Amino acid sequence: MTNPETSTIPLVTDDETNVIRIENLHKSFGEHEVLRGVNAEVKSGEVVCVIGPSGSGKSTLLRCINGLETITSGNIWLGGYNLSDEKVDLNEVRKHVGMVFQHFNLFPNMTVVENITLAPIQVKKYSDDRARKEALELLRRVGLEDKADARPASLSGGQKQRVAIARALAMNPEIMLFDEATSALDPEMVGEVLGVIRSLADEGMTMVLVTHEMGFAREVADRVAFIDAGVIQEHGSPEDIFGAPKSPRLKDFLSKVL
Ligand SMILES: Nc1ncnc2c1ncn2[C@@H]1O[C@H](COP(=O)(O)OP(=O)(O)OP(=O)(O)O)[C@@H](O)[C@H]1O
Repeated sequence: MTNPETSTIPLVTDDETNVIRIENLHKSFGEHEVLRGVNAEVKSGEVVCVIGPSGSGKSTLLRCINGLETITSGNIWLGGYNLSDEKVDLNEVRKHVGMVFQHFNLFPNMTVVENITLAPIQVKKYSDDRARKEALELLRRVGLEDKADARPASLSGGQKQRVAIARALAMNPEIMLFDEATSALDPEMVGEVLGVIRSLADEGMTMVLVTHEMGFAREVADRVAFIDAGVIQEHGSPEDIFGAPKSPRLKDFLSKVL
């Protein structure tokens, strides 16, 4: 069914279809094989935290899910759309996926509200008034309604990241991907960003989060996936992953980060 307002075709997310399905995904940069056969499924409304050592392929995996990297082989389905299928319009599918990066990526010469309204106006063809109204509502959700007309440079790191989350939400994504969203923040700002992410989890947003915050993963994740050397070595509930890890690699990793 096509939404007449946005011409975006909804992702298929019934009980039969995992909203994200990854099958034998390989990704190489030149000779360097970074992902070496990743298989994974994410259900609608599920929160999956991806943990693993530096360089293990976590960011690359997220970028493949969002179609930001071309994959070397394998398949990724988003709500029934195979990203490798030439007939699938990647830009169209990408509208369903919001992405939040470590380094905010806000436009410095635009105000906070202009950063948020840019894509809805340009991509969804919203009127300026409608886009601003929705942006102000999103700013209220992330606790920044008083910063609408500020420039990013005047905000703290935690505030910038909350704007980046509001900007991603402005496209009404069904899936949110977070790539170490708190890694660039001072410790006192981590909590305010995690609070926003936690509220999205409570609202039933499907999310995949690459995170170094093990306490947060333990608290918020429905499932935790441990990736090492380009392969998901183990996945399970936070209780299993943190309380009863099986693989020696995961035990070794946890002994260093916990
Ligand atoms: N565009 C690229 N070109 C070449 N190599 C890349 C590129 N992107 C990533 N890599 C390499 O792929 C490997 C995995 O990188 P990736 O950023 O996915 O790891 P990560 O698990 O997210 O690490 P970290 O926790 O340090 O962010 C690294 O060796 C990295 O140098």
